[in-house]
Amino acid sequence: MSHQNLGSGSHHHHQTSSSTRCWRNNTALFGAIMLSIMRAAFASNAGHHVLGDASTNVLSSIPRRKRLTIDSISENLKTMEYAVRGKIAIEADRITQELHNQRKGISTSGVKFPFDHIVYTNIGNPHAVGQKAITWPRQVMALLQLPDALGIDHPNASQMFPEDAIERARSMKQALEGYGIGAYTHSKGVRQFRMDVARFIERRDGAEPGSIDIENIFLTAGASEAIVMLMTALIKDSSCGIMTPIPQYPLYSATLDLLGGHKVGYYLNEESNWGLNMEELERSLADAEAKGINVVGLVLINPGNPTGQVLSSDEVKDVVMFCARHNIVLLSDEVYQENVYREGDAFFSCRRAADEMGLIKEDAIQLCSFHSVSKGVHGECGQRGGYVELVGIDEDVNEILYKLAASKLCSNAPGQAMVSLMCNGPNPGDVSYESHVAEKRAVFEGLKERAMVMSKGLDSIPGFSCQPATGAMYCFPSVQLPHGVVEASKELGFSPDTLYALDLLQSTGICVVPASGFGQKAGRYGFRTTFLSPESRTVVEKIRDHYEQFCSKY
Ligand SMILES: Cc1ncc(COP(=O)(O)O)c(C=O)c1O
Repeated sequence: MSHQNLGSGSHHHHQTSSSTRCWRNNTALFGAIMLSIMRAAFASNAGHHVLGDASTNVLSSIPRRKRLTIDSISENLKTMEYAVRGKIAIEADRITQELHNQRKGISTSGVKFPFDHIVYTNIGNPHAVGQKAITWPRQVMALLQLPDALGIDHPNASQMFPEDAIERARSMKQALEGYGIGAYTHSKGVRQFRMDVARFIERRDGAEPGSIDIENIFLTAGASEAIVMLMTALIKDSSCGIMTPIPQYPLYSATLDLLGGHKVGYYLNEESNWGLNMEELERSLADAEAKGINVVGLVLINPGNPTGQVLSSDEVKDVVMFCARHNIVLLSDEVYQENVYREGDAFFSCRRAADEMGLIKEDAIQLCSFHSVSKGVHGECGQRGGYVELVGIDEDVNEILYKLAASKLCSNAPGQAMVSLMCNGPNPGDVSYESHVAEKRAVFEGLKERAMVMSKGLDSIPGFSCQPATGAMYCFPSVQLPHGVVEASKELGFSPDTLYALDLLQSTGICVVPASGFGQKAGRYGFRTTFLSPESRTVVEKIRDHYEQFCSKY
């Protein structure tokens, strides 16, 4: 309808006779069209409720096909697997809800479970299984969240908070450019917090103070965000692939699925406590290249997840040199760097290895190292704090990564603050120093003890074999499964260790992750469990008893 037709007054009246005729004709035509649309709609929507008002006409002409369906959704997203929150974890959540309903008396299922709660050992989430937050960082975080008048400037602040927490919060608030924690930050993260990271790495690796440029550090929402960022940049097209350990932390395989890159697996050697074998790295690379895959990156997870091993400095140097020689970007996942339990072992970073071999000075290595507040002794998974440090990455690539970070504005400021506090705790002489160190030590000792109890305990079960967990937060035993299980699982359409894990869950309430979710040699079966839960000792005994019953059932 033209603008003129909407007008009123003499111009409109002047046209009356011809336009009325035309309108009548149009009305008749319009009516006929609408009638036929309605008939058609009624026929195709037989059984649907048809409203009696005019809007029905429009509504009924709208197609009832969904644009977003399971068939139209991204194929990559659909095939992406993420075992840690897979079938078993979903069933565990369902049982938790059912137990809750039973306690409230609102369950009608009549199902009885031989346990009253689920022990979640499926995910490295320490606070979810009872670990308490370390006090001092939380005091500073609380002051960062509070308005100044109720926190750092409150007349009674020093009765509620230690002096060093107040001082630190004050300086962090200044670093947040005076806006505080509620404002967007620099897209790479708050400058002073990045400085805390830089000085932390220098101290850790014995690097020259001031040698790390904060422009090469990005603060991210957990290490996960940084990992996905780098992988997004690396996978240029579907010919690209990234070498990942088998078994591996499934974020890597999931992200490769999503980005449409190739998963180029290299096997860790279970017999030598999940050690690295350089021949295996060469084999994996050669096989991939023979298939026409453009291998652009290699993931190293040290200490290992799900395997819990800690690499020696020589092993780390070998991998770094391998990547330098083959011009491959090294993605070094070092989120468990504080979790090293065996006397004589020490965490040795890829950066340090590259530095000691002169590769950094020569600009002969491209390295991205990831760290997180989720693990170590803080275990602050929910704060979502992490970082990546880039070494030997071209400036124009850095700028593109900065653009990517900027497109998401910034990572969460509390997470950034937590990274700063992890990297720069209270100093010797500060009022909180002694208690802070003591709290961290207590958490560490607990982890260390449970690592031993659990890996030794699992290894002692006939039919099980478990390498010592010398690092990280996991045991990854192999479990011999009766032939009947293999047959039964085939019929059910899932892996034998999924069937085992499901039975374990339903019989004992213990939630583990089937080993197949991380990748393993054909014919090997097992699972991953964390040793975070204070119930770890009883967990082992329950697993032992259940395994006997499970085997006799099949
Ligand atoms: C090896 C490894 N890398 C990265 C992450 C991600 O940690 P976040 O994103 O919480 O920092 C995890 C979490 O479990 C992990 O095990």
